[in-house]
Amino acid sequence: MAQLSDDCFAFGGPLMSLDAARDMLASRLVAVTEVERVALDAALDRVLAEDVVAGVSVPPHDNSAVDGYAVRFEDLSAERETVLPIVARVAAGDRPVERDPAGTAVRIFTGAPMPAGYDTVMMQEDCGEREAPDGTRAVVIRPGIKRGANRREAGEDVREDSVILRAGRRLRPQDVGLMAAVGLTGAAVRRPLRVAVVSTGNELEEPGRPLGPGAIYDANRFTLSALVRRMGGLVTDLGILRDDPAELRAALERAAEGHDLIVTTGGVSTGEEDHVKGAVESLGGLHFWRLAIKPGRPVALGQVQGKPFVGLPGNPVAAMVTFFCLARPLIQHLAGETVSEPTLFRVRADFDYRKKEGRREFVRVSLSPGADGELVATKFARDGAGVLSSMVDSDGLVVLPEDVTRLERGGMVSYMPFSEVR
Ligand SMILES: Nc1nc2c(c(=O)[nH]1)N[C@H]1C(S)=C(S)[C@@H](COP(=O)(O)OP(=O)(O)OC[C@H]3O[C@@H](n4cnc5c(N)ncnc54)[C@H](O)[C@@H]3O)O[C@H]1N2
Ligand code: MOO
Repeated sequence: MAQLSDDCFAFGGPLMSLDAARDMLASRLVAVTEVERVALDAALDRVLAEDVVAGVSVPPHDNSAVDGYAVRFEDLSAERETVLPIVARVAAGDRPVERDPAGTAVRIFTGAPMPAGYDTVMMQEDCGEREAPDGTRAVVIRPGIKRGANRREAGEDVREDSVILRAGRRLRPQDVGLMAAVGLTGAAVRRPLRVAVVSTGNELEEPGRPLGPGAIYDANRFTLSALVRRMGGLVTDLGILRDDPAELRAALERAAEGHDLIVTTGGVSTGEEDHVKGAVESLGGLHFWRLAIKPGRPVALGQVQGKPFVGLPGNPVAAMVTFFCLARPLIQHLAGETVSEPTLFRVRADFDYRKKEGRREFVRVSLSPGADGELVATKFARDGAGVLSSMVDSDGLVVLPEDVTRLERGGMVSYMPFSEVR
């Protein structure tokens, strides 16, 4: 269970670095999801609960990589053509041929088991076949082939008893295929994390309803629910909660039942109308973090009746960026998934930028091809943490580290595509 004790980074205190926040999550959170078995056709995108060990080698037997002729390398002349009688034929799925290999060739096809004693396969395009006066056929081989050519060795893909997939991996199509390749029919996976998603704020209106004075439509609940689902979570949409202490308290208490995590958006800054923090505090414990990032400084973490709680800021871009930075690893820990660092790519910036030292900044950019095949990042024109269309019109985020204070146009920067955090 989440144990987020001692708030040494209370509001007004120093900003907390993202690395420190993530280290804290790593040291205090464990997987809360039980293990279940699923068939392979239901395993995609699930988190493996146990290492997977291969019970057989792949391929199980030496076999031919091409259509051609299996020969013994030692029978081939290095200077002249070699002519060898064709004494057998073996296709994929046939039992291995067993006979004395000396001075002979076997007609063989891709995937067919190598006959015992033969070590090399001539591709059919590289040799000829001729008929002898007695009606038998022979293969004519030009010099130049290497020993062992076109032979695939048993176990060259997977060795029997080796670990092919590690616990904590979210299964990709090729992972499911590899389990099938070693003869498995299913996998031990974690049950999906059950996540309650809530928006808070008196100004929020449900899409589809008329918009009253001072109201805006709730966007974050939909963005965050979609992000959680992309991570394999089972979302319960708990709707919009008003900035009312009693209502918030009752709803959060209900949300704690039957969920592994509660995610809220809005109401975590300092305002008098921000009641989420108080409600969480009264139901468990709250630890408010001011992260040294931009956008997305205020984040609340805590427990509601023993269940982990993460309160993301209300500004839609800040909600997404804090999700990527903090909620994402938090969900991975709870779901039993290995926490993955997004891969950053080096791209050229076509903008100047000034920033404060000590803060990691995420700049919304779109990518386009530049000279010499390199990629150029163009900054979205508006910076506001409330401009959600900036995320729609961007391809990803340029990540400017804490120690950087200025970026000159043309400099190389680290770029995180949205596909890395989905
Ligand atoms: N005095 C201070 N004011 C603010 C600070 C601060 O440090 N001192 N921090 C600012 C920052 S940074 C952010 S981010 C926001 C975070 O505030 P809250 O999490 O309390 O969010 P709200 O005040 O509820 O809303 C902020 C903004 O976002 C809109 N919003 C909220 N929820 C949604 C939603 N579900 N869908 C779309 N838009 C939403 C809301 O209407 C506000 O405009 O606080 C700053 N203030
Ligand atoms: O979290 Mo706030 O968005 O930095 O404006």
